[in-house]
Formats: sequence, C-alpha cells, structure tokens
Amino acid sequence: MTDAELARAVALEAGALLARIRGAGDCSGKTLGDRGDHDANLLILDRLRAARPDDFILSEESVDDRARCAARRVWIVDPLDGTREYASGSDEWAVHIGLAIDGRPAVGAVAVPALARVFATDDVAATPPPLPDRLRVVVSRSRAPEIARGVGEALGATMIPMGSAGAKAMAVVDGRADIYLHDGGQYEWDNCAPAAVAMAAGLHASRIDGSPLVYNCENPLLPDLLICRPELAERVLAAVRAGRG
Ligand SMILES: Nc1ncnc2c1ncn2[C@@H]1O[C@H](COP(=O)(O)O)[C@@H](OP(=O)(O)O)[C@H]1O
Ligand SMILES: [Mg+2]
Repeated sequence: MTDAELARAVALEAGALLARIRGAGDCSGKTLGDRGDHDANLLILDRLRAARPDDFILSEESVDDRARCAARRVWIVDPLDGTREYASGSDEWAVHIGLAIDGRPAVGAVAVPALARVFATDDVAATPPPLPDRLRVVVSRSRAPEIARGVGEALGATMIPMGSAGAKAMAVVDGRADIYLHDGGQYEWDNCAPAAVAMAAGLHASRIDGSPLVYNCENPLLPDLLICRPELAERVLAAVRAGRG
C-alpha cells in the first residue's frame, strides 16, 4: 500500500466511525465531540502504527513526542476537524491524515463525510473549472479573520462561511470556492493534509505572506494559510499586504 492509499483508507475508516458514533445518538454536544475526537484518534493511531511502525505521528489528540522533530517522515493528523460543527449536528467536519516529509506536506487525505468523499493526493484532478465572474472566499464560520473580509472586499468576492479547515480547502479543490484564507490561529494538524491535497490538485498553498508552509516544527502552531487557485495567488497576496498596511 502506498502512503496515499494508506492515508485514504484510514481517513475513510475514521470518517465512517465518526458518522456511526453520531448516528447512534447516545450522546450530544461536548460529550459527543470529545468521544468523536478520542475514538477516531485511537483508530488512526492503531492503523498508522500497524502499517508504518517506523514513522512518527503528531496528532491533535495525543501527547506530542518531540523526538519527531529529528524524523524525516511524520504523519500529522486531525482525527476530527470541525469538532464544534460535528458536535452541533452540522456536516461541516472532516478527517485529516497528512504525511510531512522533510517538512513539506507531501502526502495526504481529507475525508469529507458530508460529500461521501475522500480527497487524496493520488487522485485529485488538476483540471479546475473556469473562474466565476464573482470570486468566492471560504472562511471560518466561527473565527472569520478580519484580513479575509478585507481581501474579499478588495476582490469584490462573495464570502462563504464554513466549518472545518479540511472542508473549506476541499471546497476550493472541487471548485465550489476559489480562495480559502485563514489567520489568527491554527495548528499543523488543521492544515497539513488539506494543503497536501490542495497542492496535489495544482492549487497554491502558502502562508499569507507567501512563504512556504513548513511542517514538523517544534512548535506546531501554524496560524495562517492561503489556499487558492494559482492564477489568483498574486492578487490575494497583494491584497493581504495592502490590508496589513
Ligand atoms: N484562532 C484559532 N486558534 C486556534 N485554532 C483555530 C483558530 N481558528 C481555527 N482553528 C482551528 O482550525 C480548525 C478549523 O477551524 P474553523 O472551522 O473555524 O475554520 C478547527 O480545528 P478543530 O475543530 O480540530 O479544533 C479550529 O479549532
Ligand atoms: Mg482541526
């Protein structure tokens, strides 16, 4: 099994588990979110450790083993991205299974159960639909950054609020949006797999100052990112610079 096939299989299985847990209806709210985070994490760790015993894993839901910093290959996983939305009954959540190699988002899969789809680095088409007349920017539903509003205004774009970094990034991958911009806080697990898939699909993915996304850092804080159609990247980055003064 290749790394991408493994990422897809694990994302699919964890997404199905999370859907079953919620469907069972025996808990709700924070208890449901905590249970989903916990159980999906156990499943993912089990599958990755069995298939790749020599690799390190950085997970939102596990204690961070800093020995990973010296490793070339680190799986970076978010068992349930969009926990808030999952717990409230919304479909805006995803499972992220990323693999950073030498700090780059090399391989990954993002399961979006609402679309009954897993997007993986080995099967995303790099043939985007034509750009619409009015651009669409997806932003966090609960923490839309000020800079995204400014960029949206500068480009005359429509803003689309949505939960989950993976769900938003995959909206750009499959042409339902053109730009995903975030600022103000995220961690490597929130964007490693989404960035890997977006880049495999030929999209631009970077920090909002245009610098590369670097993973497996000692501090996993990675607070901002831009994923967009490549032909828009320069305009968006210029609008960010202008917005930041
Ligand atoms: N300002 C911030 N600080 C820390 N984490 C943030 C953040 N803004 C977004 N995130 C995280 O990024 C993910 C996507 O957020 P959003 O849905 O708002 O776009 C969520 O992950 P989790 O659901 O895994 O916690 C959320 O916690
Ligand atoms: Mg997350």
